[in-house]
Amino acid sequence: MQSSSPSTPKSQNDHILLLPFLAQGHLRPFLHLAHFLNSHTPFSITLLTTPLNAANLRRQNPHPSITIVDLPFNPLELGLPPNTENTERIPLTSIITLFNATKSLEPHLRAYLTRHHHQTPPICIVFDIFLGWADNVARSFGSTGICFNTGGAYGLAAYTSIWNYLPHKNISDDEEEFSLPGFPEDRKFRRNQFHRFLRFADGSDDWSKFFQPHIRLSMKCSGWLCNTVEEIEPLGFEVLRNSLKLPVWGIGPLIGSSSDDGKNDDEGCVEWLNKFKEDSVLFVCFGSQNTVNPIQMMELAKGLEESNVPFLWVIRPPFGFDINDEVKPEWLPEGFEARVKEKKQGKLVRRWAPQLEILRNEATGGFLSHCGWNSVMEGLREGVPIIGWPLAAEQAYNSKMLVEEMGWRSRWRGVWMGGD
Ligand SMILES: O=c1ccn([C@@H]2O[C@H](COP(=O)(O)OP(=O)(O)O[C@H]3O[C@H](CO)[C@@H](O)[C@H](O)[C@H]3O)[C@@H](O)[C@H]2O)c(=O)[nH]1
Repeated sequence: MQSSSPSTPKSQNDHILLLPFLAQGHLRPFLHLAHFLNSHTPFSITLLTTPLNAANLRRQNPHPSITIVDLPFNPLELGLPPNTENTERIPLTSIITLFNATKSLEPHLRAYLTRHHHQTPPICIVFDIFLGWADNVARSFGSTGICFNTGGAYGLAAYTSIWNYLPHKNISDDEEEFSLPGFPEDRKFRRNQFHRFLRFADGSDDWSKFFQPHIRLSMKCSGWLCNTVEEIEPLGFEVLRNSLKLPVWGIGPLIGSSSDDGKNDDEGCVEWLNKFKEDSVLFVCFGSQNTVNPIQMMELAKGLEESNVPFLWVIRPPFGFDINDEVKPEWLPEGFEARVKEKKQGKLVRRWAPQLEILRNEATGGFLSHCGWNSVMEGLREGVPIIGWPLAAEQAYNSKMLVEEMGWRSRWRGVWMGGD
């Protein structure tokens, strides 16, 4: 195991260990949490993750006092492509393999604790909701398990309620409205607002088999942290506290100060934006792992061009294609990229753009987003209006919360457009 910090821990019993899930949208908030705890508590902070993720986090970690430790992880043995330690470069169809592969971290975490904390346990182990087994590990070493949820409180409350109770199982019509256990009766949900994995989940599928036990294990820990602010989603906190019967703290928003992930602005987005007037450009980005389907991609391109609105689009291969492929011209209207470039209307960025810098730029006037929670908070912080196009996970509930709870209480008629 490799450790990045040269500093000696203050003592063995004033440690907090952090254990993120293997996705950009989780690793980054965990790193922000590490920085937060490092500057607001007297404890030594150690973040444990797989070698490639650890190396990536070390590049982003400006605090030498935060220790980043490698936990062994062998993608090939776990049925994953070589060098796959993160959801970012993996086809959505194989993501369940990665979820299941994270269970292989348990013996390595135990070995780490045996080696470094056999006499005095860490004060607590803060683990990701998708790594529920870590609570048992914490208990067996005399430590305390705390679950850190990298999403919002409302989205998480809906997500956990749906996975725990599968309330849509006996609903025959996608349009039929129903309420969720734990939510007030007047908050209605529909099955066509659910991500595909959830819509077909019945307790016996691979996704249910992963999520149900992990969520239940996480619910047995000593407290939950949410990367959000209580004032913006009081209902989410109320539902969570009532159902968990645990302390739930909003400790966000934990957002980076720049797109500090080691990938810089190679494609000159900021320079391009600087040529436009205030609030004139639409930024289109669907986070680190989601993508629309080929028909949606084609229609989105047509719509963007016909709108005549300047746009900056972070583009990836559509759902069903190799995520590592180049974007193919046939996925877009003929001559699209050259034409919008010539007209000085649009810019396509391959895979990754410095989102925070873009949202902060005066020219950015709107954000077409999948409503991943980090994107929601970044958009809110920079005051950029969001057009929600949820694609997976709890994103539909995040957008529902923005419209129905935070915004005017209009009736949410969004349907699941289903990128995957
Ligand atoms: O080109 C890009 C794409 C993304 N980002 C950053 O990457 C993060 C993406 O996070 P998020 O918006 O939350 O999206 P996902 O990566 O899809 O996040 C996963 O994790 C989130 C937190 O748990 C969940 O809310 C989402 O549903 C889940 O898909 C944000 O900080 C973005 O600023 C960039 O800087 N440039």
